[in-house]
Amino acid sequence: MSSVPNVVVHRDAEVLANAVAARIITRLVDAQAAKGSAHLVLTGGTVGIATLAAIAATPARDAVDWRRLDVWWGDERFLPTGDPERNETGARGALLDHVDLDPSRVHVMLGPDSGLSAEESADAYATELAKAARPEDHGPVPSFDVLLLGMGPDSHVASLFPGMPALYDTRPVVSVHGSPKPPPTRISLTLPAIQAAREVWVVASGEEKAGAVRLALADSGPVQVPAAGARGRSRTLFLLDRASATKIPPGLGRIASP
Ligand SMILES: O=C(O)[C@H](O)[C@@H](O)[C@H](O)[C@H](O)COP(=O)(O)O
Repeated sequence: MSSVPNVVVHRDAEVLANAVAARIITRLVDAQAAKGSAHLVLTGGTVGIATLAAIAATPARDAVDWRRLDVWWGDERFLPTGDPERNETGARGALLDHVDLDPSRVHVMLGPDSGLSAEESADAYATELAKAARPEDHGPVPSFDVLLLGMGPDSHVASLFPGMPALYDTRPVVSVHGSPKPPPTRISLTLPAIQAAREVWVVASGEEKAGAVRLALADSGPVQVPAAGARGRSRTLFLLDRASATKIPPGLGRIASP
């Protein structure tokens, strides 16, 4: 069962990143209070990284027990550790290196320096996800408390690009070759893994995303509009700025920032 998206529209990209940061902190604190731990899936992209930097910059970050947080990625560029283009590198610089995480709970998607091929790296990630899944979870991945997704102007999320084979794959993690967004080789969660999350938050800013937002909120097919498949089991949020919300049907978006 997937949830109908709720839309919240913020004034601009800066307010959006700070508002998503505050929302993440609150969600993680609540999850840890309820369950003793939490699972957070990160995304690459400008809004994704800006959100992490906003978390790092707020004193409220200390309300999160970082030692009891499992950090995952929705996708990763298949590049060596430390490469500036890796989503992991951006996340570490923006937040992860500034909080007291348990390194064993930071689950990176391995790059070529591991000696693994992209396919083997995807399989290794699937194994790590399965190990973290519990009987009450919905399948071979944990019930992620928050799964963040940036979205491209073509409505791709993670590294799931319109019409590409990964959108037909039923495995939880796949390698992607020929990505239209460089670099060409990536590792990505698939829609079944994304849809196992308790909450899926799609974050987007800028006029160039407005068309994709409209399609993603409509009943579009997820093969042509991958963001239309970005739905959480209990909650789906589209967290936007005004520029990316210009084409959504009236009545859907709530302007959260005056
Ligand atoms: O590895 C990646 O490139 C991201 O995971 C990708 O899915 C990104 O989130 C979107 O392309 C949005 O990126 P922007 O916010 O920079 O437009």
